[in-house]
Amino acid sequence: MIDLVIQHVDVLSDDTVIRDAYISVNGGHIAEISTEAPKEAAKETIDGKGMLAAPGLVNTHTHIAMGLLRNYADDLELMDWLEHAIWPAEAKLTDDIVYWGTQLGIAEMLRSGTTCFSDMYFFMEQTAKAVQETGIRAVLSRGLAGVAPTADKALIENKELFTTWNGYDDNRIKVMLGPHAPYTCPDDYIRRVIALSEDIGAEIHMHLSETKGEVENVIKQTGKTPIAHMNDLGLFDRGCVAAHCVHVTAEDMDIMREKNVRVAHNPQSNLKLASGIAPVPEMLAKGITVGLGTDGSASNNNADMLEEVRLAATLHKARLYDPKAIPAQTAWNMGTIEGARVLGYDDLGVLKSGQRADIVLYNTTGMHWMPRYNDVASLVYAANSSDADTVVVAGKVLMKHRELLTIDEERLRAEIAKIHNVFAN
Ligand SMILES: N[C@@H](CCSC[C@H]1O[C@@H](n2cnc3c(=O)[nH]cnc32)[C@H](O)[C@@H]1O)C(=O)O
Ligand SMILES: [Zn+2]
Repeated sequence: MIDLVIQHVDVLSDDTVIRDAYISVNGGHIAEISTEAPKEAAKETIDGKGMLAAPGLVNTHTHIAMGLLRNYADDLELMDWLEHAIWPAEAKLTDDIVYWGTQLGIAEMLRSGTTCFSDMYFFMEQTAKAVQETGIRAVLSRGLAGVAPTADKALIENKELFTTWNGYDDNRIKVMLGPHAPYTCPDDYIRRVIALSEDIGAEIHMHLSETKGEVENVIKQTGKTPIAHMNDLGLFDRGCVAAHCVHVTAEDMDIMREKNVRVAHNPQSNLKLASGIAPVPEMLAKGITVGLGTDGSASNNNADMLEEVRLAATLHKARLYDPKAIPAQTAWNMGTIEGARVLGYDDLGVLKSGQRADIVLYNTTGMHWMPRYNDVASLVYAANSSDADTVVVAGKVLMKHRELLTIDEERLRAEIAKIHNVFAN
């Protein structure tokens, strides 16, 4: 018996569409994609008529529980926003609040076609629990701020998170170390993070070169850019995901290419916090791996990856006065297969046999899907994320015809209403 068959579905595989096909899923992986019906019977069958099957979107950088602070403090630049609005509010967080905040973010992501996310936050045991229960895929890192009173404890928590969760359920959950940023992590603390990463074999996820101010301060203190300075400390030797990289020089990019620093590009957050526009076409030209992220929903203000894909495709065109700067297929790949590479999954992000079965069925019956000249262009320039009708992660159906199967939405709404009162007062 095959675990799951999706029948009569159009399948986006690389840049070609296979019409009226069958996707067979076994053991969390795609067994076969064929225009012939599988001979074996299936435990579960989904009818994909009128749908386009595409790889799930990969959110390479977020603080997912921050959906709780959506529309809480807006129209501020990064340091003002963090120091005067977000950090004081985060002081009120508890295990329970972060658990429900994570559920909220996961519900939002599944409903908008995201099947995998990379998170940096605290109370991460709660995040892991919500990921375990809901069935989404995630790479988790405990945010580590060396200047915070929690600095020592946070390192221990990140290590324990790694020991408990890294590799869980055939790598549905992975763990990295999360040094927060150069302005919250003194060199000595970074050295301790690197020593731990070597000790346990964990990769690193860090905010780097996000704002002009950050870069200027690091240059003032060390005479080097944040990328050059972190490279000298040895941060990139074990594998590193760098969020933002808005203000990087040509020399920085050479280091990033040489050390395989993988980039999480968060266009919406960078625009909203007025941080700037990352030189993504330039990074791609150098051969740097770039994926997309939403960042937290307090700086976005949602977790909708299709918006990031669209912005990645359009923003750089206007900056460079070049419509070819990031073509639709490149933007789509950054949202899927390149994002998977950023997170260290080499069998994720494209629908092909042998790949992990993280699949989204988009309803293509809406007016904005007609006519069907080019489905990648439809997804990048025309689709709504609410066209995501059915979502499969690691071979399990998590949303069927817009109904979440692993999340109790009514309960979630009630819990979020309670939490709203904690922050509103
Ligand atoms: N300082 C915390 C842990 C930090 S978690 C990661 C942090 O990143 C913050 N954050 C969210 N978005 C951004 C961003 O764009 N740049 C830098 N930090 C951010 C977020 O508010 C959160 O405090 C402790 O007490 O242990
Ligand atoms: Zn961030």
